[in-house]
Order: sequence, then C-alpha cells, then structure tokens
Amino acid sequence: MATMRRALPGRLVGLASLRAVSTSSMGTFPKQVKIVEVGPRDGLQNEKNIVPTPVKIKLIDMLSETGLPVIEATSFVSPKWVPQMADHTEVLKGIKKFPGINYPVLTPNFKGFEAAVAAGAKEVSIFGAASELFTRKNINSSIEESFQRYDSIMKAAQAKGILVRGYVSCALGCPYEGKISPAKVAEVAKRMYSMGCYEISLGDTIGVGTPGAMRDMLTAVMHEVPLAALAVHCHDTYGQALANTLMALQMGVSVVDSSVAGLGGCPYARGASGNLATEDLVYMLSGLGIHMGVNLQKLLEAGDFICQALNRKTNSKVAQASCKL
Ligand SMILES: CC(C)(COP(=O)([O-])OP(=O)([O-])OC[C@H]1O[C@@H](n2cnc3c(N)ncnc32)[C@H](O)[C@@H]1OP(=O)([O-])[O-])[C@@H](O)C(=O)NCCC(=O)NCCSC(=O)C[C@@](C)(O)CC(=O)[O-]
Repeated sequence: MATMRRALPGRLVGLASLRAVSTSSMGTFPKQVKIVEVGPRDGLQNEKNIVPTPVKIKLIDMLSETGLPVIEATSFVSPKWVPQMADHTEVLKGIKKFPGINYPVLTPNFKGFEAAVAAGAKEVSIFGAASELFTRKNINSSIEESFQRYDSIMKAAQAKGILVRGYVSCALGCPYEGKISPAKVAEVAKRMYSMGCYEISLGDTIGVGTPGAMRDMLTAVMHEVPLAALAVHCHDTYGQALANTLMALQMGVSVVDSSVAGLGGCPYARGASGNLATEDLVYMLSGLGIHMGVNLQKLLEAGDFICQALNRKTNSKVAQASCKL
C-alpha cells in the first residue's frame, strides 16, 4: 500500500521550493535543533491494542536510519498501569543501537530504573508534573513524594554515569486542575534541573496551550533553568503544537520533542491527542533553514510503516499532503 501512494520525488520538490524562499529573517531562531523522537514511547503507550514487539523494534530501527539523534524507546513503568509498555526489556534489547543515537527510556521509580539499566539503558527520563492531581493520577504520588523517588534514581544514575532527562507535564494546563501557573512550572523545572537532570522537557500534556501561554511559561522557566537545558513537548489536541513550538524556537529553545506520524497521548490525561508530528517539525525547520539532520523521506517511510501496522491514518499534515502530490 505504501509504495502505491508514495510520490517521493514530488514531496522533495515541494520541500526544496520552500527552502529557497525562507531563509531571510532568522531572528533569534537557533541555528540547529535537536529533535527528540518520542513516537515509540509516547506514541504507542496509549494504543488500546497491544502493538507486537517486532513492530516496535522495526519502527525504532527505521527511525534510527533517518538521522534522528534521540529516540525514546520505551518506558519501564508498571505493566499494571500501562500494559502497552510491558515488553520494555525485549524492545530495548531488540533494537539496533546506532552509534551516536541515544535511546532513553522512562523510569517512574527505582524498580523501573534497575530494570532499565539491566536491559542496557544508557539514559533514563524521570517524569514529574506541575500539577498535584495529575501527578497522583499518573504516578500515584504527590509532587513531593515524586521527588523523593527520583532522588534515589538520580543518585544511582550519577554513580553509574547514566544521563537523566526530566519531564514536567501539565506545563500549559492540566486535565484535572485546569490552568497551571508559570511559576509552578518554573519551580518544578528548577528542582529537576538542580537535582541533576541535564535537560528539562516542558510538556503541554493535553495540548491546550497557545503561543502566548507558551511565551509566558517559558519566560518564567528561563529565569530558573538555562535555556540550553530546555526542551518543549507539545501535544496537538487544539492544533497549536507547531505554533507553540515555533514560539519556543523564537525564544531560543533548541530541543523539541515530537512523534512520528503525530502518534501519542498519555493514558492518564483524558483527551490528550497526539504529539507534534516529527514530519511536520522537520518540514518547518527545513523551511526556516534550521539544521536538524533528519532525512524527511526516510521519516515518511517510518511513519507509513507504523500507520499501516496500527491501521490508521497519519496525523502528520506533511505526510498527508505529500501523498496528494
Ligand atoms: C509509578 C507507578 C509504578 C506507581 O504505581 P503503584 O501502584 O503506586 O506502585 P507500587 O509500588 O504499589 O506497585 C504496584 C505493582 O506494580 C509493580 N511495579 C511498580 N513499579 C514497577 C516498574 N517500574 N516496573 C514494573 N512493575 C512495577 C509492583 O511490583 C507492584 O506489582 P505487584 O506486587 O502488585 O505484582 C505507576 O503509577 C506507573 O507505572 N505509572 C506510569 C504511568 C505512565 O507511564 N504514564 C505515561 C507516561 S507520562 C507521559 O506520558 C507524559 C509525558 C512524559 O509524555 C510528557 C507530557 O506529555 O506531558
């Protein structure tokens, strides 16, 4: 099916023409952006039907061929809470590890951290939130308790030379508490950074933010955490993910999370839809002349593969449009 509907030369012509007209005002955009691909984890964790392990492994291997520098592979969470990620060990052990690519995994507690390390993880992510209620629903703890749990992970990771990334969910709104103040996001982000996270990803978990809210939140966080250590992670529920990401780029953020085919959603954030599609992010960055080192054609193929495996239409506008070319 994919080979029938793919018109790859047409797609590339479209991209090349955009590149030619878009290099004028670079403003404060970063020259280079690091994309953190979260599709295999965030994208698949919410799927109702269990995705076969070989499909997950093939997806990650295809993504590894695209030039993406970071691919979040899976999460070592409780299978009782998120059955879709129960095959974490098989996935992490089964993928080809390309030199120069990081394959971080989510770890909610020390048990998950130990299992991740045993499976070969070289980088883990801890995930907190700027909302008490979301933290309770997502990881069954208060924000304070979550930091105690994460402290033990941090100490063990530092002793083993394992990098730790931190997520702050609900950065632009919470499914249970509604509006979240930028000051609260900044407080949680600062605490994660101070405990040793090398990068803090600010998640619009339910995709309710708008560029103005992104600007206000980032302004507060940038007072507490160095800009170079910040990433944004935008869900597209209200169609704002690309606009919110553009605002973050204009403010100098140079790390962006996204998900192939726009897959995604958090099982504990009702109404959360997919992430910003990696294809759409790559297309926009190319148009802006911002280097990110990703081959769009190979990315589209990876998106095709997973959409066929899930029997669903891609959420990427670029993938949809290029089929029509
Ligand atoms: C944190 C817990 C474990 C607490 O869950 P709990 O029930 O309070 O934990 P517990 O310690 O009482 O353990 C319950 C059972 O789970 C087992 N267990 C306990 N831990 C593990 C583990 N690591 N791996 C495997 N098994 C585990 C444990 O052994 C026990 O098994 P039993 O004795 O009943 O047979 C649970 O709440 C959990 O796993 N939550 C994860 C939820 C999740 O994955 N959410 C999605 C990711 S976050 C997200 O998507 C947002 C993000 C990051 O993308 C950014 C954004 O968009 O904002």
